[in-house]
Amino acid sequence: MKRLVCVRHGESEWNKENRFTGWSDVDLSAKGHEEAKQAGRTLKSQGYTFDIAYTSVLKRAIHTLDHVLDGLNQVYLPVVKSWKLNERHYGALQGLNKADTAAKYGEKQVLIWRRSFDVLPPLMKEDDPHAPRNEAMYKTVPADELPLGESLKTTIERVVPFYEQTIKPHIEGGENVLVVAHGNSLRALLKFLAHIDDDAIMGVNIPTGIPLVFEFDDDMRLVRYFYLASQEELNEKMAAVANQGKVK
Ligand SMILES: O=C(O)[C@@H](CO)OP(=O)(O)O
Repeated sequence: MKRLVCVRHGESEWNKENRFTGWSDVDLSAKGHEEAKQAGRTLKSQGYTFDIAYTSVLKRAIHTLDHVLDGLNQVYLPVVKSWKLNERHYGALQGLNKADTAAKYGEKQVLIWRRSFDVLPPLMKEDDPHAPRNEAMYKTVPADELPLGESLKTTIERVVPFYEQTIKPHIEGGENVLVVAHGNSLRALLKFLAHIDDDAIMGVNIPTGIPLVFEFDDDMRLVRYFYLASQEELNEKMAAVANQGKVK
């Protein structure tokens, strides 16, 4: 059985404040640090070990991975960081409060922005100092590859090739791979791996800090996938993510 384990970072400061985050490089909240440590303890207690880890270049994911590796006593592991695993870029919505945005534009519009398959958010301006092309951390990436806003569809267009070309060969080779990423970059990967259609993916919300295990047969066909949490905890955490887009 070949295996991939994914973890969404723990709660971030902007998750806590209910703000669209995307590529804004905010850190974990105190609760997020705890969730990340708990993910490490869960994996350790269930006997998981890894050979290589992948994460984004955003600190909420990197710090989550640090906690998970610490919990596993595998801090020595090779870690690859790539912007291709970043959260979906939320364009000009980044920084806005989700409930206030729902009050202004309606919950339906916010749901479309958050969960539709191919609707782009309003784009960030090219000369915005926070546009990735103007930020030092992306200086080695050609500007035309860097987004000003992404839909789930365009997020899939960068996450899936990275998975296929860089991550999958390790799984095929029998290594245990850990990916720590984000709500929407993991939705992109889950949609691809589990063949979830464009409508059904709208209802999928990834909880923070819960390991998601994918098992494949020898031909890399997905056999099953499951979270390492009780159904009750999952329901509660998934509903909390879904409800972020409601008027408060
Ligand atoms: O704001 C974001 O970047 C994401 C993840 O936190 O939010 P959403 O669940 O609204 O896609």
